[in-house]
Parts: sequence; C-alpha cells; structure tokens
Amino acid sequence: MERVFLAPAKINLCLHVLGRRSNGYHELLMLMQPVSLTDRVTLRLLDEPVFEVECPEVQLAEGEQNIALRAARAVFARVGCGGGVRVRVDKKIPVAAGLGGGSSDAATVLTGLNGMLGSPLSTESLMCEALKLGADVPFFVQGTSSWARGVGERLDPVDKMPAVWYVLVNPGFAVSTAWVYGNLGLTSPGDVAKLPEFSGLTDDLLRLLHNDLERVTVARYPEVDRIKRALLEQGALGALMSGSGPTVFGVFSEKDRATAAYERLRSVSGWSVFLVQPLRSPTVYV
Ligand SMILES: C[C@@](CO)(OP(=O)(O)O)[C@H](O)COP(=O)(O)OP(=O)(O)OC[C@H]1O[C@@H](n2ccc(N)nc2=O)[C@H](O)[C@@H]1O
Ligand SMILES: Nc1ncnc2c1ncn2[C@@H]1O[C@H](COP(=O)(O)OP(=O)(O)O)[C@@H](O)[C@H]1O
Repeated sequence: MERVFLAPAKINLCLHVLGRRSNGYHELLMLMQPVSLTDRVTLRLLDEPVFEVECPEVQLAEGEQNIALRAARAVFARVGCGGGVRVRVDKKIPVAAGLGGGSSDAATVLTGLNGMLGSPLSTESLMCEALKLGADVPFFVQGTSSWARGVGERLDPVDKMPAVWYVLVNPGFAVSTAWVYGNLGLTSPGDVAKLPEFSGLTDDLLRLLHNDLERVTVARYPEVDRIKRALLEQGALGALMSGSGPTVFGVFSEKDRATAAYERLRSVSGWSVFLVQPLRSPTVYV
C-alpha cells in the first residue's frame, strides 16, 4: 500500500522565552501557524522489516539521522507489528530554516502511518512519540494554529485567525536551532504578563509579532535584518523572523500587494521566496 501526504511548514507569530530548564530546553510561549508551503511525503508499506528513507534533490541524511525515518520506526515499535516502510520526502520547505520542515515530515509519518495501519495508536500515544522526536513535532500532529507552551508541546488550538497572506523569504543558508538557543544567554525570565489580546483580527496579529530568538540570529547573520527591511519596504504590514531563523515572513492583508512583493523579492539573488496562506486543517492527504 502506498499513500502520499503533504507536510506543511509553520511560522511562529510570536515566540517568548520564559525560562530555561535544567536539561537545557527552554520554556516558551508561542503562537504557531501552519502555512501552505509543503513537503510531499510518500509512504509505502513493506512486508519485510526494512526501514528506508530517500530525499531526492536535497543534501539530507537518508539514514537514521533523518527524522522521518525515526518517526517510522517509532510507530512500528509502539504498534509492535511486523513489516517495514519506505519513506520518500520531496522537500519544498527549506532545511534548517525556522519553518519546522523536519518536524512536519516526522509528524506526517506518525499520523500517516498510523492511519495506514488501521489507527492502532491513540492521539495521546502519537503525541508522546512526537515529543520524543522533537519539541515542535506535537504541534504538527495537532495540525492547526495554536498557542504552544512548555517546550512547545502544551497546545491550545486557536479557531479564529485572520485571512492574511504571507511572503516568506529564506536567504539560502542554514541556521542551527541548538546554536541559537545555546547563544541566547538568558539572564532573566521573559515577561508576558502584558501580552496584547488576540481576538483573531489582523491588527491583533500585528501587535503580537515578537521573537526573542531574533536578536541572536541577526547578530550572527545581519542579512536577516536586511530581509525584514526589504519586506517592509515592499509594503508588508509587519515582518518577523520565524523560529530560530533565518526565514523571515512579511504579513499582507491583500493578495495583490503580497503578490507584488513576492515578484520583486524573488529577483534578489540567493533568496528563496514563497507566497503562502495560513492552513486550517491538519496534515493533508493527497
Ligand atoms: C525554535 C523553534 C520554534 O518553533 O523552531 P525551529 O526554529 O527549530 O523551526 C522550536 O522551539 C525548536 O523546536 P525543534 O526544532 O523541534 O527542537 P528540538 O529538535 O527538540 O531541539 C533542538 C535544540 O533546540 C533546543 N531547544 C528546543 C526547544 C526548546 N523549547 N528549547 C530548546 O532549548 C534544544 O536544546 C535542542 O538542542
Ligand atoms: N526530513 C528532514 N527534513 C529536514 N531536515 C531534516 C530531516 N531529517 C533530519 N533533518 C535535519 O534536521 C535539522 C533541522 O531541520 P529543519 O527541521 O528543516 O529545521 P527548522 O526546524 O529550523 O526549520 C537539519 O540539520 C537537518 O539536517
């Protein structure tokens, strides 16, 4: 049996670091949203106990280091059934970009395989395996815009989100999430007591835009700040780095303006530019 799924990217509309745990992980408050830039994940069930992953056209580990393969093994181990799986990931989401591509691939493998095997695992079990794979993976299993707390695993879905357009700009180099958190130098806990109200309007979203990781990435990669300014010059209502970066998103309320900015910015050498919308539903089955 073979099935194809689309694994979406995410953006962090806000990211506040509230503290640091003894294991080095950080306590966060984030508003996260899946967007319509997707990897294509093909899953083929095998009779023999073989686990393989291929990622054509990108320089990405095809063995155990690939998080999609680890997700496949996790499902089979938890279900305790025989057989194996061949995973193919056709990447569209830039790698190590702050867009959660690997986490999304992994979540898609967890939920997709579970469905193909007749749904033996509960959502709770899937969430448990998701968190073992990475802090952002539970968000993608849950699949909709959410407030995320803890290390990212305590999720509260948000129903009402504005119908905006985003232009994503990626400068073409990778940024390590571990490096960014490692260089945060957290001295005092973040204060979110005065966080603006969010009732789902575009103005609320614009007031909310904030990322505590931005200064770390910008200090090392000033190009991220140049992208922010370029997006604002092109008419974005707001612009922010997503996650640990280096991708920056610009917010637009009108499609025409977003399209014009997209056309202009994609002529800049070395930048990958995407015009996307918020996604409403979880992992898409093709
Ligand atoms: C920054 C964020 C924002 O959504 O996304 P990305 O920029 O990676 O997309 C996440 O917090 C990234 O989550 P994820 O990429 O799943 O992290 P993991 O693989 O679990 O951990 C990678 C590294 O980040 C650090 N880390 C991660 C999450 C967290 N709450 N605190 C941390 O300090 C860990 O110490 C680890 O060294
Ligand atoms: N299927 C995958 N897709 C993307 N990256 C992967 C995958 N499997 C393993 N990785 C590794 O995970 C790291 C983080 O990648 P990614 O999830 O794209 O980052 P981010 O969350 O910052 O967008 C990279 O160093 C990459 O080599």
